[in-house]
Amino acid sequence: MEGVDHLAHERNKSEFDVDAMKIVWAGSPHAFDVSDRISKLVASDPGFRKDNRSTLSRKELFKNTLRKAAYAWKTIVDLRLSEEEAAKLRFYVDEPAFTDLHWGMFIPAIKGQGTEEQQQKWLPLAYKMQIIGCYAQTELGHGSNVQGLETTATFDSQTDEFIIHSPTLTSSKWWPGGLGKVATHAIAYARLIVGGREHGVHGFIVQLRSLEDHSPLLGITVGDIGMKFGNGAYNTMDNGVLQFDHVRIPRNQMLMRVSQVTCEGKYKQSDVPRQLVYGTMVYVRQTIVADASCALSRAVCIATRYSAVRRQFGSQNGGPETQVIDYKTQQSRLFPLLASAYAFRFIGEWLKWLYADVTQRLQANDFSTLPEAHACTAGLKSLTTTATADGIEECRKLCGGHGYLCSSGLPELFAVYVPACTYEGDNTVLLLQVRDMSCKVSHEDCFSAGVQAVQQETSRYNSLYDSSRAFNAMSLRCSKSALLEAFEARAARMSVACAQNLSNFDNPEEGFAELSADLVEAAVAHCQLIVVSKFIEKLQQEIPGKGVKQQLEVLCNIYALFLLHKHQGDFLSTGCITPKHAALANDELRSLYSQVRPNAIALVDAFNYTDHYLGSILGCYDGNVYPKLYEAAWKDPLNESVVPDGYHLYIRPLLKQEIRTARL
Ligand SMILES: CCCCCCCC/C=C\CCCCC/C=C/C(=O)SCCNC(=O)CCNC(=O)[C@H](O)C(C)(C)COP(=O)(O)OP(=O)(O)OC[C@H]1O[C@@H](n2cnc3c(N)ncnc32)[C@H](O)[C@@H]1OP(=O)(O)O
Ligand SMILES: Cc1cc2nc3c(=O)[nH]c(=O)nc-3n(C[C@H](O)[C@H](O)[C@H](O)COP(=O)(O)OP(=O)(O)OC[C@H]3O[C@@H](n4cnc5c(N)ncnc54)[C@H](O)[C@@H]3O)c2cc1C
Repeated sequence: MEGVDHLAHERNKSEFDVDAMKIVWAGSPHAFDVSDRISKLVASDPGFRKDNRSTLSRKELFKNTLRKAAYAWKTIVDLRLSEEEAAKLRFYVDEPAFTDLHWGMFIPAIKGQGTEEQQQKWLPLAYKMQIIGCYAQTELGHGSNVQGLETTATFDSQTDEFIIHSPTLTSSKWWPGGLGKVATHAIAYARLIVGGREHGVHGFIVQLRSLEDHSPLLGITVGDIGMKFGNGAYNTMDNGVLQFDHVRIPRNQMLMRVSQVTCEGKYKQSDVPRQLVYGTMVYVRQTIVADASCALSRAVCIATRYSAVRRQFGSQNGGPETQVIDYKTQQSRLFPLLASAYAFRFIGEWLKWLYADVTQRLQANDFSTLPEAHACTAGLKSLTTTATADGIEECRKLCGGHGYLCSSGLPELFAVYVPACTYEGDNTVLLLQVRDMSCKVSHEDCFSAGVQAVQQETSRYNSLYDSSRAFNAMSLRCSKSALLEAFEARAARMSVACAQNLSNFDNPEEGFAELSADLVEAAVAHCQLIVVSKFIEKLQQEIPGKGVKQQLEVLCNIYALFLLHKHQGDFLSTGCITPKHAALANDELRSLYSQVRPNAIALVDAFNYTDHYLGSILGCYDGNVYPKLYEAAWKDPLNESVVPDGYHLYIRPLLKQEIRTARL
């Protein structure tokens, strides 16, 4: 049956122009072209094989990652790929590696926090990979609390140097990717001490290893922190530990865009806000949101294709059994994830725009939108990574037993993805930063602006409450604005409740701590509101291609109504929907699932993923799942011999009741 498309009948059912949807997913015809070309290039090159990762030992795995990274770089140079194409190539190679931190954090940190002069010195070296950098912020004792970092950078005016030192065990840098075995340089974050005075945490460029023989420089102790969750998975990355023993670096290796230390030992603060020291995190959080749609769409693609292949029960008169995708329960678990993948794609696009806008303003010394960018990236990073990690696991379950096989691709995808809920800011800690979005809920707002803020929010809430009365069964079905109002009312109500409760505390900090779980829920409601509203905005644009807009309308409604259904307690207590409306929302969802059903395979085809990138037998394009599963099983190292190693030592003595005399 080789070459037969087992999903052809599904593809024939689709009611929209898949090629046009591919462009919408990619973002533009140009982005589609780059993505399509580079994904095929990677897929067709045996140098980028990845099907054996879960069977390799850590050392073999890591060496193979080094080989692939070097091979990827050679390909980039030989083919003279542009920056955009090179980034796509690394993406499709699909193996976490030191290069992610070099390109994703080290270079952006220098760009964002370095002076012109520093950029001119370090960036050309980094762009040519003549130095390899990592981002060394987190320590053994502190990750979330950046202000609690203990590493020190003490200025020595005699030698015009900083002395970087790890004063305690807990000050050891711990976790930075690429640090363990590869990076030659780090952006190390340390408390700046000048003339005996402390000035908070700043970034420093520190060389770690010799550029000649890769040995650690004097005063540097460095290594890998050990195996992480899952086989293969994130173990291709050398997350590292690092201690400094009075390591000296020249003064001009402090990143000095935000503040400077002069050779006389004067500390000077620029006009730019101090928070820019955290700017790299804002940048990476924004890319992580875009990445969430990639990871979720990948899992959804696998689960959707397999659900169309898999049949259980329901045979009539000896005919075929029911495709599991036709079960309403399967649809109610799978299609909201499909809709979420699209929703996250569009929110990722919007956040990219927001970040570009902030960057442009920063260059013109306009810092006004920085708090919003911080709150949005923090909140949306949290929302999308949590939903994606949960969604990947749900996709595994949607694939039944076979989903648990490594050859389904889902266990590894899950293991690689889950740390996204932790890195670049723990998701709960980040939700507590969501204060400056569409409404104010922080203790400062309540206390500095006093009851006025609460009153304003209350009247805003009341007006939403009133207008939402118009929300009826018909509007639920047809009107995006009614849906949006429901989300606004819910978010506003939760914020107002928090603000009112906060105002009952004499001590704001105490109130903030006591009510933090409610604040987190309000933050989630705000983030969901933003995702829904940006999806609706996307639909207001012109979207070419037969039936494409209609499909996106359906997905947008599913995303919003699914959340409304899931969180109906919040929505009901706003009073803007009644229990009857909640039930209608549920009926509407069922009808929307029926509309998605014939288009489901085409909607995942629109992601345009190669079989190489998907790395899943269950999700392969042609749906020829069973022969491939059968063939893959026999390739497992355990099947290299019919009788396993260890038979004579452990099985035979058991069977022969000789276990007491066996040498175990
Ligand atoms: C893997 C292969 C896949 C390839 C695909 C690529 C796509 C994915 C891309 C990259 C993946 C890379 C791999 C991951 C690598 C991981 C790296 C890391 O994890 S690096 C370490 C990250 N660490 C953190 O995120 C720490 C979290 N903590 C914090 O951010 C902060 O300390 C805090 C929680 C915000 C602290 O809050 P606190 O209020 O105590 O802080 P203060 O310092 O007092 O803040 C004062 C005011 O500043 C505001 N603030 C805080 N942060 C920012 C910011 N970033 N920007 C702007 N403003 C900020 C804060 O809100 C306070 O404001 P006010 O209340 O005073 O108004
Ligand atoms: C795979 C991976 C790669 C990483 N790569 C890097 C890297 O390249 N460079 C780097 O510098 N770091 C890196 N990190 C570190 C990462 O950024 C931190 O682990 C992350 O910021 C979380 O901090 P933490 O470990 O201190 O968690 P903790 O803050 O100790 O969190 C533990 C628990 O406490 C809770 N908690 C903490 N503070 C609060 C609070 N104020 N209110 C309520 N609850 C709270 C959290 O929600 C969580 O449940 C990486 C981590 C991982 C897992």
